[in-house]
Amino acid sequence: MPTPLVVSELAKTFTMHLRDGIELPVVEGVSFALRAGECAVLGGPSGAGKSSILKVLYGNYSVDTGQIIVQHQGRLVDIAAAAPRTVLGVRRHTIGYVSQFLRTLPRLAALDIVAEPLTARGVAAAKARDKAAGLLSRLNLPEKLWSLPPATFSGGEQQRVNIARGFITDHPVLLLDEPTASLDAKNREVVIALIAEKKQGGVALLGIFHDAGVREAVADRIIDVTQFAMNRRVS
Ligand SMILES: Nc1ncnc2c1ncn2[C@@H]1O[C@H](COP(=O)(O)OP(=O)(O)OP(=O)(O)O)[C@@H](O)[C@H]1O
Repeated sequence: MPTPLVVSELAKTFTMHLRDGIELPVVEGVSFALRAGECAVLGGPSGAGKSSILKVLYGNYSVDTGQIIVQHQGRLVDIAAAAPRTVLGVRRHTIGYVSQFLRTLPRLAALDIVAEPLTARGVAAAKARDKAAGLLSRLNLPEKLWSLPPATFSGGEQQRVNIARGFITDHPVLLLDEPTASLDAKNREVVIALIAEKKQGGVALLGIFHDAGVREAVADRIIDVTQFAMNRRVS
């Protein structure tokens, strides 16, 4: 099976345009590959650059140098150099991302928010909603909430909607930015099981987990970001 994601010699500097263009180098020389069916975890202290790396891989941030090569619909795409339209295609079909917080359109019902990534890929609405209902029920979201917009949900309820939305598709690469941060023990176990199923299905996962128990349960290996962190070197 081809390697789904190869990151090579990536460097990222933030430029603070509102602060006289001050430059904040965050990481450099970031190189690793993700294999199908593994869950690699980004490790290292706060501020080392873990979230920045995930966001760069998802095409949220530009890079200074380096390549992010992904197997996308039978061809190789370099996300670091791809046009925005290509990045959107990669997000729809190849790289999924579960952020810590739910950001979505207001007034949409939770069930539809979860089903939307599938309908966007052409799955029939009824089938997508069935799968969404299955995930929400596994994640113990009370059924009476499914028809409501999540704006007023608790932090943990919103996060479960977010997780269901991120896990509903079969993207071959899945990025997880602290998906269990606001969850109770029972739902953390559900997420651990969902991650194990993704691995079994050949998905390549890359995550950040501050919870040591979750990290130990899901990680096949730790990629220590300290080795790439620029702020560690200059301080
Ligand atoms: N959008 C941004 N603009 C400017 N600086 C940023 C931006 N995002 C992150 N940084 C800086 O980059 C550095 C790395 O931040 P990042 O969030 O990637 O670290 P992290 O390892 O994920 O930390 P944590 O474990 O605390 O979440 C920090 O010094 C942070 O201030």
